[in-house]
Amino acid sequence: MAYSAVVGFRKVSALGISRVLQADKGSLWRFQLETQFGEVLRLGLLTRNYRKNSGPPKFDFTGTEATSKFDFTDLTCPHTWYPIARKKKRKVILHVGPTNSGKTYSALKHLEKSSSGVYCGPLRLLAWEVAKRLNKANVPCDLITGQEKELKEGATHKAVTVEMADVTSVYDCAIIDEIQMVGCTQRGFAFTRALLGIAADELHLCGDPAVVPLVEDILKVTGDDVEVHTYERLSPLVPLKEPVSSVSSIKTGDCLVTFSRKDIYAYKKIIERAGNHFCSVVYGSLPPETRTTQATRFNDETNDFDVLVASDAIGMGLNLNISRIIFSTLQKFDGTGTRDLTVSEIKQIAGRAGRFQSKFPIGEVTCLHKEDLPLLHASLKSPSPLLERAGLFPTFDLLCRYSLAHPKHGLYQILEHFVENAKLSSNYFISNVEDMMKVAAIVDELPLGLQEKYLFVVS
Ligand SMILES: Nc1ncnc2c1ncn2[C@@H]1O[C@H](COP(=O)(O)OP(=O)(O)OP(=O)(O)O)[C@@H](O)[C@H]1O
Repeated sequence: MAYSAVVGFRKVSALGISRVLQADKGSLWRFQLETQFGEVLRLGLLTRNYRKNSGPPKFDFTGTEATSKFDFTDLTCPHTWYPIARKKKRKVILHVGPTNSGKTYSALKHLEKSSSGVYCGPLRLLAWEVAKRLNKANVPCDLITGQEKELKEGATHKAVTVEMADVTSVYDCAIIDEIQMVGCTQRGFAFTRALLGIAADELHLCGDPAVVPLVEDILKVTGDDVEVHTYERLSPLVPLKEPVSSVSSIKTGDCLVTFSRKDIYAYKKIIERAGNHFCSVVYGSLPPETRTTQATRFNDETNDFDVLVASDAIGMGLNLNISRIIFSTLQKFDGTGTRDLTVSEIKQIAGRAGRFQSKFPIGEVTCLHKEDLPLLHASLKSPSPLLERAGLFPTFDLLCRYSLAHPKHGLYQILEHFVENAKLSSNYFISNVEDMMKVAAIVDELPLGLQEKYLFVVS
């Protein structure tokens, strides 16, 4: 079967999963390049590092007998996986503080002035916002996400979603936004990969102060210089004492936050039926163009869509014209069960109200239900708990080596082996690969190479 027919665009629905798998030539090229670089540099560096770490070499690249002695599951030195970054003594600047304190703004100023650079964000909309901003400032910037690629002629900069970060290029300046997401059980590994692997002279990390000790500890072994810059909120955020108990109290600039698509559309209908407002909607699984259109429409004062109904997809870094955040609930279903929102999640989402220099410089936050108010108020007052560990996932290079030694194993079996046997240092946990393993089970049935399968699984 032609490669493009298999890899170009595929909707998979088996094992109860329905997910669009998409890859483009660019991202495959990047993975190939990463592997080729990895291949050359790995020969030198892995040998050196493993020799250095453990006396006699564990891994001889010349024979299967020696290969079988190599401990593939030893993930205790992930900083050694990124030889290009390790050649640099990076200046790492942590910009930390509450939401809406200008952390990203300051980091972007450095990126804008740099001769080459990359912005890595947790959301497609954030990458899009940064690409737009840099292009407007005459800094040609590509936009690369898991779903799209918009290349600008002569681009010196890239704005990407963090999974797309390229660890084989060298940059003057790089930003990783919402760096506290290293602790995310699903996506943390992509932030860790960017943190350890981006080869930039200056690396700016923006996020919650709760991440500082962990990042400092992780970077002790990289030889980078680390500075911490602390920020204060630029405009007030006021927790209200009263809930919004009736639809007639909804007003222009309100954002109602709820966590299921069904509820988003149900609330939209209720609000619009009352006759005073039209609603834009934003949630994670909306197609990227639609999400952008909806967010832009809400921000545009000249149209009637003056209320937003959204999921926690708005919770990170987005600059929307929100005056008041209204939580419909402080619980969400996270794939396995319903749980309370964490302090950090509540603060992130609430922080979307009253953005500095927006139409509503004073933000308000409340709930639909009175009984949720004590938890909301307590969370907004508390510091986020310190992060203790960052997510990790083996690189393609490691999986490939394991596969060479176990040629009959499909990707599912390989992942299973890593999850069960991985040896980690105390700063890391193995990312939750349940979803990846479901995809691996499907792509194992397809006539694809390990590299394409890996791409599907991590994208
Ligand atoms: N010095 C400044 N001059 C003008 N606008 C600023 C300045 N600092 C921040 N802003 C604006 O204030 C808003 C919030 O800033 P920014 O997004 O950098 O905050 P943040 O701390 O990164 O927030 P979050 O953690 O919520 O992402 C943005 O619209 C930004 O453009």
